[in-house]
Amino acid sequence: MTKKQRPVNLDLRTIRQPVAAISSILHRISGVITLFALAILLWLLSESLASEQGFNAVVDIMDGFFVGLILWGVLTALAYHIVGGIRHLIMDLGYCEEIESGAKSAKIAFGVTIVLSLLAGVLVW
Ligand code: HEM
Repeated sequence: MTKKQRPVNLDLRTIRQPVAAISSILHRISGVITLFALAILLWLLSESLASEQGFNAVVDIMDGFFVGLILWGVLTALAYHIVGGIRHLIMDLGYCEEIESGAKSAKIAFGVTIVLSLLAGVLVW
């Protein structure tokens, strides 16, 4: 019996990922970002509703450029998670499951997210 000496490469950094795989990884990352961001945003909302001083403190926090940048990033992550989520649900219904259509829907999801991200930028600034 001959032992097969096939090359094995499990280093994800050196494997060229297909667009659908990148889309899937980004969907997971955007879900985790949304989860943490939601906790902070809910805390800010409750502070702003608690008292006038709390409201003014939150307005001061939100006025900062870097906070705006973070908020824009969070809105972009949320937009991607929703668009990617809808793509996942469409695939769960049995559509766009083939390699080519899956890659195409991943690219469409990226495109829609870029547009939503630009709109989020207009909203924040
Ligand atoms: C507060 C809002 C949300 C949070 C914090 C959140 C968070 C997450 C997280 C952490 C995951 C797990 C990702 C993984 O393990 O791959 C996930 C998966 C998922 N989310 Fe969300 N999500 C939110 C809203 C939404 C919305 C609005 C949609 C609808 C489009 C959606 C659709 C999905 C789908 C379909 C999956 C499963 C993806 C898969 O099968 O790999 N999510 N979400």
